[in-house]
Amino acid sequence: MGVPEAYQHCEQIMRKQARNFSYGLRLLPTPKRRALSAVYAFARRIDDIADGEGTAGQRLARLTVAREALDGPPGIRDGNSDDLVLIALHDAARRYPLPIAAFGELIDGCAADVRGTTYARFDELLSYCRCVAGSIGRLSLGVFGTDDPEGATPLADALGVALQITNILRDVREDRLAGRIYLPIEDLERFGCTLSLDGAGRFTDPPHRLATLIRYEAVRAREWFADGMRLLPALDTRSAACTAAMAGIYRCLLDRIAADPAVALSARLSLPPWAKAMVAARALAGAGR
Ligand SMILES: CC(C)=CCC/C(C)=C/CC/C(C)=C/COP(=O)(O)OP(=O)(O)O
Repeated sequence: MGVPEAYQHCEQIMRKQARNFSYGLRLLPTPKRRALSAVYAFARRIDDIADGEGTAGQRLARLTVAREALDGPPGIRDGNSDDLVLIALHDAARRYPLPIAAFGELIDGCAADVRGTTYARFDELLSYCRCVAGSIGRLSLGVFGTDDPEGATPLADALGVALQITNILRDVREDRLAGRIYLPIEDLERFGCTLSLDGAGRFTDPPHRLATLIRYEAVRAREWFADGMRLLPALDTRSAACTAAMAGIYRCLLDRIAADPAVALSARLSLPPWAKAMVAARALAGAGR
């Protein structure tokens, strides 16, 4: 299989599965969009292994196999593979300075998920967010390009952290049903919450305590957004538009979660397609100025 087919395959994965991020990625010129679709497809594979079928041992073993592709050959480094995602990623890494080792951090974070790691304090959760989302921010920056890599890298990392905290707040119930708690244990204790569920899958904590907890973490997420959005001036127009659209959609989600934590805690919140398209259109218009 050739490189064009490999990219086509990755773009298909992105279109089908990146229901929030595809709005931003569509704003990129074709070569960058293709490269990021390869990054997305490999990251999706790692995440799907962690969340997928099998015992914890089997999933960890699959993550180890995925990690081997990073250092190959065969794998990303030589593209000598019949795996379309690795072929596309190899080509992307030839064209752009991708920090491939960041995928190793993503795998570390996903392995922590499989092990059911919990986080005693916020700084521990932060390390996890840097692994699973800061890594994607830094890989994205490799594709976008910047004149100031030293200044821009921590900002790309921060934006990834902002998105991940938002994702955690959106998915508190879903994760809890899967046996996972990401919010720092010290914060749960501080607000008198346990995140226990009753037989019908509803939280047993008093709603006002849960709401206070969620709003407290939402304030933190906003601070990370404010930091991460300082990345935009370091990017070219279309990369800035892409980043602003991806961040804008998640920032809207965060506002909805903070406005009504009870709704967010009872079902997965999402924005309708037209709202996401509006955010992307505004991002494109704003980036040109
Ligand atoms: C500089 C820059 C571009 C920074 C951002 C980096 C980035 C896109 C991080 C992804 C973090 C995240 C919440 C992934 C969830 O993906 P998902 O596909 O599971 O999302 P979904 O659950 O909302 O569909």
